[in-house]
Amino acid sequence: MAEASTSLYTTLIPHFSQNPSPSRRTSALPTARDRNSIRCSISATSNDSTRALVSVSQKIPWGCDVDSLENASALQKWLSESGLPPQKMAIEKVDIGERGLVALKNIRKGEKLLFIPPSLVITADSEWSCPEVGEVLKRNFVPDWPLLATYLISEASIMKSSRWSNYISALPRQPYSLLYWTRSELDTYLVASQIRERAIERITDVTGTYNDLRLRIFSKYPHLFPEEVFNMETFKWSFGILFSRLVRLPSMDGRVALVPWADMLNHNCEVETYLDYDKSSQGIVFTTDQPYQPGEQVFISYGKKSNGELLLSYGFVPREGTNPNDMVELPLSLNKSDKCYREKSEALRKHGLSVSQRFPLQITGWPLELMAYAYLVVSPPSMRAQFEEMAAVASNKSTSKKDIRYPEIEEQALQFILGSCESSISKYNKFLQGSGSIDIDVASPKQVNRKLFLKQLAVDLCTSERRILFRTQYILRRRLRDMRSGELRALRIFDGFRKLFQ
Ligand SMILES: C[S@@+](CC[C@H](N)C(=O)[O-])C[C@H]1O[C@@H](n2cnc3c(N)ncnc32)[C@H](O)[C@@H]1O
Repeated sequence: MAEASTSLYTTLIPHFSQNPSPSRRTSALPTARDRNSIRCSISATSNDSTRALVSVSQKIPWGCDVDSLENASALQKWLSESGLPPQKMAIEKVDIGERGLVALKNIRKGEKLLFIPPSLVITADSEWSCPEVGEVLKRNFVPDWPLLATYLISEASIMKSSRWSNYISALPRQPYSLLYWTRSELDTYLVASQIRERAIERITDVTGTYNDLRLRIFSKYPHLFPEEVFNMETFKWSFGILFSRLVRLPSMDGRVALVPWADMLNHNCEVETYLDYDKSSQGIVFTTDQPYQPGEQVFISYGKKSNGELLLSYGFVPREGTNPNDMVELPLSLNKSDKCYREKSEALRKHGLSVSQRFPLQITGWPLELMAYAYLVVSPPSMRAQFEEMAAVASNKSTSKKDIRYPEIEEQALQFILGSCESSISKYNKFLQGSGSIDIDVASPKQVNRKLFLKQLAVDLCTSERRILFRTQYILRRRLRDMRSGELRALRIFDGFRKLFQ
């Protein structure tokens, strides 16, 4: 799933481009099936439709429970019959990730696995069972993400008539995704984390994308896009599937794809290998970076993502301290009462920054950009000649030196970062201390379980993010103490010399 969610930020856009995507080829992948027998258009009142209707309030009628193996053997059988070579792994229930791929034989480090042929992969070029539906979207230059989301719904809704029915039946009916969190759940559970804002943005993007499609395309072709099938509920499902399973294949010009079977692999933060197209074997592969014994779960990497990003796209939080790419964002702002507020904000604007910025903190430290921003915030009017340089370094677009130092204001800059860090910590403390008393007062036991599950995810996320803030606080305090004791020592030495010459 490497870089799967990176593709979101670049391709999921609520307002579609008027130009055709340059990377999209027009030819469709060859398939053996004859599609003429499938009825594609239905009227909303049709009784004998081949489509599975799903009203907005209904549950998705396709897919399976997230931990179910019920359709896994049918998927395996269909894939083998369709050209998937014999595998050294099988789908099983696992401790991490509910279902996953488990080694059947000894697997060596450096071994290539999978070899999934392109004919078994879903891309923006895949053939539609209802060609008219695909043609309308392509005529309107719908980008890859919304196109694939519509494709999935279109194929899922015709059930057994779709070439992908065995694959779709094995997909989770409700993927773990922040798209399913209500606004009040986000506000309650993610109140301390910056991921809350990212989740709201993402939900807004998905809702905007669906509304845009509905307004511009679906409403004009109601016989092809009946609302009973193409609605917000089904789009939430399909986008949830894309966020958690779509991969970007570097060796296929970065094209995005759903890769049945490979998408049963779970993520491990300590593994670095990822899925890609292998030109020599002409299939999707990955190369193991550790050996596996029979019965062990095999993992790949979904990319160098923080715990928050993993929760956002994949709906899980790794165990505390196991993710070397974990990160938390620290918000910093210019002080409104600063005498140089206008000049500083102008310098920031010039370099593409705003008066409030967020900077990533990791357990190993913070970026030079953050320090430059802090210098700018605390610098006095006498340093106005340096505002430009500070803003340039803070923006990461500076071509000149990056590691700027202003010893005269270093202590204030560190103290400013520490203040912001401590105010973030207190937000996390408040949430974590109060999380025991969050009201889980709901009628059905299923709802209670859901709320407890969301709360646990939020507690895990906030604990890991606070851990990074604690570490930053420790380093800042130690530096400040060293600086102050260094200054004190220098003062004493200076005092000693003064007395000597008196
Ligand atoms: C590409 S799918 C992997 C297959 C999935 N386990 C399944 O049964 O369909 C990604 C989903 O697997 C689960 N997952 C993957 N890695 C995980 C991990 N390290 N811990 C917990 N869940 C994980 C999450 O639910 C995620 O949304």
